[in-house]
Amino acid sequence: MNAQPSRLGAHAPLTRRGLAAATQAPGDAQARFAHPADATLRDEAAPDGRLLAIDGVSLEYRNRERIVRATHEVSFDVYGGDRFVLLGPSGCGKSTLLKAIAGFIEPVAGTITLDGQTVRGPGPDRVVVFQEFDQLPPWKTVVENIAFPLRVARKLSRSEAKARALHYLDKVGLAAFADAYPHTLSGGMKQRVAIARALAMQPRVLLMDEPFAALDALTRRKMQEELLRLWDDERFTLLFVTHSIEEALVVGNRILLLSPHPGRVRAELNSHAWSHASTDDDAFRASAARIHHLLFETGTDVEARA
Ligand SMILES: Nc1ncnc2c1ncn2[C@@H]1O[C@H](COP(=O)(O)OP(=O)(O)OP(=O)(O)O)[C@@H](O)[C@H]1O
Repeated sequence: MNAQPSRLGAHAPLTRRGLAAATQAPGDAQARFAHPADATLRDEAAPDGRLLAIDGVSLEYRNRERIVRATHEVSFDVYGGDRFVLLGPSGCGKSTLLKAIAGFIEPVAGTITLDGQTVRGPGPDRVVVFQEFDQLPPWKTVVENIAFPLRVARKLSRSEAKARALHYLDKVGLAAFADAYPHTLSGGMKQRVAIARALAMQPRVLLMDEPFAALDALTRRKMQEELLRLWDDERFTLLFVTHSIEEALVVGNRILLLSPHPGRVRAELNSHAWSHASTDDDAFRASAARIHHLLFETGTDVEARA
């Protein structure tokens, strides 16, 4: 059964969209609901502070036999500098939402706006990093992989594109591999190149669709740490899809929980207090358990116990 967004944490103020749910002790909740993005970054967004606005978005796949509704009337806002996570069970429409924001799929209802402009197709202001390791053309070297889209989409000269590519390659610790070909790199290195390529475009929003899901646990954790370090340096706006509760809590500052298929907004949480250092804490484990409960228990049950 799909329920209305959770009312967990009655002390918590309403967010602009839906209801926010606290994931920590009540006394801690008020501070956690202050919007984490800093004022400078919010100034870059639309006049009302929203960078990305998803408003009542329903998405469908249609063929001759049937229509599959992937999301139903999903709404949320992303602010400049957010690390916003879409979290939900397999098939709830996370990837489809990301594709719609990237401009690859058009909503059957609702609107997606970036900087106040309706998204009508793909653009260099939104770059996607996918889970697959084969997203880098194999016939280009690492530096060419990063520089090429800069020349095409950002109209940089050959030397400007190369300089920017090398800068971002250095940021992901792969300066020494500039002239390597993708097939000579490990999975984690390929994902670093994909991240460097995306950041070099300096998009308004970096979209990541389970980018670390195919990596082993140690590499995945290292990549999460590196992504957070990069975010500390660059303060880009991130929209990150995962079905891992722990990854959502560590990577995100805000998390949108989606109900099972078709995805509806289940709850919105603040999560900026967590890091890898807190994953063994009782409070972290309690938050993870609470999210698990929200994702997998029925709505009535959750409401009753909240
Ligand atoms: N190309 C497609 N054609 C038809 N249905 C599709 C297509 N892609 C996805 N779907 C359906 O849309 C729904 C949402 O899929 P989506 O991949 O967005 O979910 P997800 O939450 O990202 O899942 P996962 O975590 O397993 O990747 C699912 O029911 C899926 O079967």
